[in-house]
Amino acid sequence: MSGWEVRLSNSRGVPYFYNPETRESMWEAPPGLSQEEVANLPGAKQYLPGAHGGANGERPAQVRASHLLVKHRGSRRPSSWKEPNITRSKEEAIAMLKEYAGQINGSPEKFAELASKYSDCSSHSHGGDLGFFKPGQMQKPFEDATYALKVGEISDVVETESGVHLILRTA
Ligand SMILES: O=C(O)CN(Cc1ccccc1)C(=O)c1nc(-c2ccccc2)[nH]c1C(=O)O
Repeated sequence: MSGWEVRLSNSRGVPYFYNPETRESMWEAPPGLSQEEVANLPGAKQYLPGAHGGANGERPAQVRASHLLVKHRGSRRPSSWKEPNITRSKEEAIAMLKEYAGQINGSPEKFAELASKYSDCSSHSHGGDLGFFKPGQMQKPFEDATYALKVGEISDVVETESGVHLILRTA
């Protein structure tokens, strides 16, 4: 038994590896563990990419996600902590998101880092983490896109009245 387990970072809403015996923690899987050993660590099925909510495909009662929001002049509230008056076009906002997606390259830690810097949502201060939400709590396109993701997956560009988003499902 390696002593390692998978936990979810509360401040960033992304998984990390922790060993209570040695008190070591790391963002990536500890070296020396096979893929199968990682997949069988305590917490892995709940928090690592590829996990999915519930059995036989029903919509789990709640999910957790982080997002990177880029607003544009058509956003319902074209203002944010970063920019009091947002005038960019939707096309420009989408191009920015695609650039960020390339830099993130599937890494939950990189996602949190870029969301902190560039997201126009107040959740930027938590690495984009929105916490848990249930059906009916978020704008429908956002909810549907999140439920369509497996845990650990990042969406394509998702459009809502708030702007355009990248979404990382974390639970
Ligand atoms: O759409 C609006 O009229 C204003 N909003 C809604 C809002 C404003 C503050 C906090 C949370 C939501 C936003 O524009 C907004 N939407 C979001 C949002 C959208 C989808 C999922 C999660 C957050 N964040 C923000 C924000 O400023 O921080």
